[in-house]
Amino acid sequence: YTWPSNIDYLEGVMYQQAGYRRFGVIDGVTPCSFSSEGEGKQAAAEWVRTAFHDMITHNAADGTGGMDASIMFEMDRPENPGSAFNSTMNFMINFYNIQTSMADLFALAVYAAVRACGGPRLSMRGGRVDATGPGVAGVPEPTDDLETIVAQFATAGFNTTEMIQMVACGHSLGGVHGIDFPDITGDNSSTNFVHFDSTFSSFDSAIVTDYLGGATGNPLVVGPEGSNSDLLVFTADGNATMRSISDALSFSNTCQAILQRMIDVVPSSVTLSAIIDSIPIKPVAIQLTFDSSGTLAFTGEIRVLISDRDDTELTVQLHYADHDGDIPSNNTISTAEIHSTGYGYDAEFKFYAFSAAVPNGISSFNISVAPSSGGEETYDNGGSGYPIQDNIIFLSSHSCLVQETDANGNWNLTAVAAVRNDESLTNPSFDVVVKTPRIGIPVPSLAVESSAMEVWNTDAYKGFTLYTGHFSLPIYSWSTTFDVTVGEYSDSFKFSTALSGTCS
Ligand code: HEM
Repeated sequence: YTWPSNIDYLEGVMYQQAGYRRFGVIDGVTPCSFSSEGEGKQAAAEWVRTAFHDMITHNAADGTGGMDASIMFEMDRPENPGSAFNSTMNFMINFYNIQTSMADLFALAVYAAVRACGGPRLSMRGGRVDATGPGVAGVPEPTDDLETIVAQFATAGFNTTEMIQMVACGHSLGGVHGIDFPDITGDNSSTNFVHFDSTFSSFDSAIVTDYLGGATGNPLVVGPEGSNSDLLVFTADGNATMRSISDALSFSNTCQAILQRMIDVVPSSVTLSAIIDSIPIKPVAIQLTFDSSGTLAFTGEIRVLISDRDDTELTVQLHYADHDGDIPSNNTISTAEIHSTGYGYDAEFKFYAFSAAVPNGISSFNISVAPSSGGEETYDNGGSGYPIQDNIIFLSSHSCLVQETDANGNWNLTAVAAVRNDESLTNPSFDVVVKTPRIGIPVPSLAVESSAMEVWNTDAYKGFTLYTGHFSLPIYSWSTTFDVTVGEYSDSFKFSTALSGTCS
């Protein structure tokens, strides 16, 4: 891993669940039985089912389909009944942006849901690409015969044993809704929800042991003949696979492996990233700006993984090189610990804030971490330091999102950027990600719209010219991201939601 990376946001969403700088994905599935939509729904189960329905239409032979969020275009198909898919996407949309596809968020949803329910830890990779239209049909239905179901799994690249494993693992959570399957549950009321096993809010082997013990209430086993696909699947090899995963440990290990494979099924055109581990040292909220005396200032925080450290009393410093790559006489920037940690299931972090004048600019920095018990570690981002460009600087203090409708019925987004006075740095642009709603589809399309910025002020800050960019932003798109760019340099991934409502 080197910083910055296009998995930075996803890594944060995965590991920073609670506390300082929380993203809070797990709030949607905590506790495991929870649904924000009330009785008769279970978000953790819906998240797992959504990923399965998206994935299973993969064609391993021609490399199409898989985890590509094409389900968003396929919800009117008889094979995709229920509100689970919409609910999942409506929650995950909070984390959806130009760096993070809905398909990656589906994979993350399985990680979070299984974990929230006490199941095994899955690994996350990033890089899934969202489909732009529907894919082929082919999700198994409870009324299908075994031959059809086996063939659908085989097309997706899973043999009969793997099919049995995947179904048993998935149906450890949740159940069947009477409103969608009244013929199976025998009750079409909106709160009717018949669970697959006796511990629907725990990711465990009760789905297997209830079944092998002859005590199952699983409606896809004991339901009306002709709609009991779990019975057909589980008996496909005479219960051999079910018997092999009946103890807690083999169930957990098997599900870890098969669900990992499930979330990593992607079209052959997609290359997944390496496994996203929690990054030991990560710069966050990095921003150049000008201080009150008009001097260039470097601000931000260093996030330090403390889960695997014995000594977490740390002195964290930055050591930087100026704009030209020279080391200034005092090039050390000290930090102050923020007295609140951030954490998730698999990581805990401390954050160290800094703000320092860098009069001659900055091109890169290294980070030193000194535990109170002694020793000093140096982090140089794989050798060349953490890179920073100081040619174009977004100035949030002068930028704003005015929430008054303009002639187009839109809001006005204004960005101010300081561009270094240099003849090679001309014509900066304001690049806004515009979200466009699509009828009947819960996920908007994203498109970058670039417009020219104009000179606004030439003498506010020595050595820089201020440019301003205005964008008539559809209100639907009020929560978005944007960049300011000049030539090959960009100050990017700024959140509109962080802007003031008035311009100064
Ligand atoms: C033969 C293959 C399968 C069939 C025919 C099937 C069928 C069904 C049906 C009819 C429901 C009830 C949906 C509802 O009422 O909301 C359901 C729920 C569910 N399925 Fe499957 N399923 C299959 C395989 C899988 C697999 C492989 C997974 C995941 C690994 C999975 C995960 C789930 C989950 C978590 C639920 C509960 C959803 C909720 O409670 O909202 N299913 N399945």
